[in-house]
Amino acid sequence: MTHETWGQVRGELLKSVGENNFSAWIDPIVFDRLDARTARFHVPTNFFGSWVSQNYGDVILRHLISAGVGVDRVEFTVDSGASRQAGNRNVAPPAQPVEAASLRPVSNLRTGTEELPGATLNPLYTFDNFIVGKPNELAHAAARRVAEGRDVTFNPLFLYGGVGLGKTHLMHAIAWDLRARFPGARILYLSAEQFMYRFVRALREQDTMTFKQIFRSVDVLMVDDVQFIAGKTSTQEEFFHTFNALVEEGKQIIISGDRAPVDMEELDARIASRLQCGLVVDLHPTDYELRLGVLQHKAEQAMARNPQIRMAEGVLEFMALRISTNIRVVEGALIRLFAFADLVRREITIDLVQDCLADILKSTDRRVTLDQIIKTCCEYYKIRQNDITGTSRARAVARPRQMAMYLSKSLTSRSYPEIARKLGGRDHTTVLYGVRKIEELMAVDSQIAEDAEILRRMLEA
Ligand SMILES: Nc1ncnc2c1ncn2[C@@H]1O[C@H](COP(=O)(O)OP(=O)(O)OP(=O)(O)O)[C@@H](O)[C@H]1O
Repeated sequence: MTHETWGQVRGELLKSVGENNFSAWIDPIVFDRLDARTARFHVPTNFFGSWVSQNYGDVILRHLISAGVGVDRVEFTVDSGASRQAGNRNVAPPAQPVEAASLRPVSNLRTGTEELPGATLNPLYTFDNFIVGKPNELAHAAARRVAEGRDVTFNPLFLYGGVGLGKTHLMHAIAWDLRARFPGARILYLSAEQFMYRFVRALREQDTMTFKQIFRSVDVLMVDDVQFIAGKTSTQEEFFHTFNALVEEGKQIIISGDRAPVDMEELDARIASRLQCGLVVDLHPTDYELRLGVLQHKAEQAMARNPQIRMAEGVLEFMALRISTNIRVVEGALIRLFAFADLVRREITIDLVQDCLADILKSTDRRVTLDQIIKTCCEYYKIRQNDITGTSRARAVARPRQMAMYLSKSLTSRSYPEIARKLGGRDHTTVLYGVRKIEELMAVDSQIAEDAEILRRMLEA
């Protein structure tokens, strides 16, 4: 095949995958050579290669064949130059074949003679993109350990936690890492729901043997949202047998759920106790610092993509304090904010955030009053109410007063003059200054950031 033929095939691919997919996934791949009926391409990163192979391997192959190329496989290899530019995302050494696609339908991961029936992995759910903080450090460390693929020391690894705290992200990150390290390994990631559907289909088609064979021949089994099969008797039963067979073989199993195994009431007791046998780690609700870390990371990426966007100081701190729910909500808020700022072509300021995210912010605007804020700050800092509303400029009093100003501005919709009146009739510019001061300090002084987080929790409790 010549580069010219590839040029023609690209034209066909553009038509069949659409412009967006083409520019994201096909355009960056570079034809290298055809040998032994394998068309070889260079890709910038391992992730990229896996993604293209899984999602476009088939279609590329079909178009090559239609163009008269004598080919049975396509293979993607990381180009070392390109991978250097792509930063540290690659965990495998460069110039290693990422994954090959052949004529058979490409599913999640194909190996040997049959393909594995897994779910597609999200290329953004990697360890590089996972921000570690106190609430998730243990889960992250355990995931990293499993992703090294050394001896199976804890089996299964059970990750649990509330909605949007990163369970799926961590599981995908493990799968990406393992795939890059062990390209031949049979790694199967799927949701418990998919497990059930596969099983039900096998029952319907009276082909449970194939089902068993596939599931019991994997090297690593990852099942997300296991709570889904709680109460589904025959699926649980099958899951239990699969689980036991793999454990006996010393194969690694990674499971996630929304609660600890013991708290899943409808889960078969035998399964619950099996799940307890390995390492059970939970992802705690996020704290201020973790939310801020995620926001900074995502904002940096968004601003790199769209350099025109400007953001005032303190915006991310404000969001981290105000948007207290799960990371999915934090992320969604930021995406909306960037889209809005892009549309109105304005700098992102706290005012803009308040406009654009009014609905999300309202959930924390509920009952908190200025009186409560003052009272809570006094209790927390162990000072008297008269002091906080008084005139003393001593640090022991002035800082809590500024914190009260900051919390009043962040947790209520009161104006600067209203807050000024409540805090001893000060000038509203003093409040403005106080709020800014705390915002600045929060970025550099973790104690102040923690104080703000604790106070917010106390106020919202
Ligand atoms: N520590 C983190 N760093 C960066 N992004 C994160 C982190 N934790 C979660 N996210 C992001 O938040 C979103 C939700 O995460 P994920 O889907 O993994 O949550 P989950 O715990 O599986 O939730 P659910 O139970 O609803 O499925 C994803 O976009 C994910 O990338």
